[in-house]
Amino acid sequence: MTGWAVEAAGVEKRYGGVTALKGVDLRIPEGAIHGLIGPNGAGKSTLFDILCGITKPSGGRVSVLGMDVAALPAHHVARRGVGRTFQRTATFRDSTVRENLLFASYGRMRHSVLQRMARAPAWREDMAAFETRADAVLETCGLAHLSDQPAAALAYGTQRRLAVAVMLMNDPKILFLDEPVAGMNDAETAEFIALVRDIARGRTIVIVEHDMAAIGALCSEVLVMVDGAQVVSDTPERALAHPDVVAAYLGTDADD
Ligand SMILES: Nc1ncnc2c1ncn2[C@@H]1O[C@H](COP(=O)(O)OP(=O)(O)OP(=O)(O)O)[C@@H](O)[C@H]1O
Repeated sequence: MTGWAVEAAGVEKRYGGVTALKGVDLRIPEGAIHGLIGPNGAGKSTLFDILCGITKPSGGRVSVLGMDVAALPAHHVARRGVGRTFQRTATFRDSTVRENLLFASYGRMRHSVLQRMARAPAWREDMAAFETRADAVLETCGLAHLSDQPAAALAYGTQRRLAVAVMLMNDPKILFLDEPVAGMNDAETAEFIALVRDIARGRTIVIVEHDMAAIGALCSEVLVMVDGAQVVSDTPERALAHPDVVAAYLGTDADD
């Protein structure tokens, strides 16, 4: 490894006549909590999707955890330590909190269908490992007391924590959080910030977020994007005071 969790250079993305990214450079050190901010339509989600291997760039180079993510199918990238949450929570609403975590593990099963049907030792070992991991993740995410609740019954902020918990089941080395505190009340936001700090140990975290207080509380550095291009990369405090950033946000609603 190079010491960089993300190394991206000259990343471009075109959708027909729309140029969503115009040659973005980004380097994120391993273990950092890094922010990605900018007004609506700046290209943040597009860059996020490219870093996770979900969207392929039209140009440039992208290395995440040493992988050329542009050349790999998204599920390979996910299996090799890259986790992603989405703006909308994507959990199984009728299943319990614990079931949601166990479903997330099934991609890591080592046993075969036949072994499962026979309740073979390989099946029992996998299930025991998933249950142990689920207990630890539920504890970390403050969800242990809710493990038998259906996901649909959880408060909004708790559902967002469940989305993180689902991702942690696969022990990702880098997490991409897309507007994680959007729609949360102050108490939920404070809890979520504490959770991110907690799970950041031994991981790299990248956050797209419009809530600048959350960005300031969490991130060592932010990349500010405007209209598909990077404007500045610096500490949150210095970046938000930068005249080009102030100008870019003027007339836009930064809290939406
Ligand atoms: N699949 C697509 N097809 C066509 N245009 C797209 C597509 N995805 C994004 N775009 C365009 O690319 C530009 C960047 O969009 P993107 O969603 O990446 O911005 P963003 O910074 O994440 O915005 P927001 O803060 O509103 O989520 C926008 O002009 C958008 O309309």
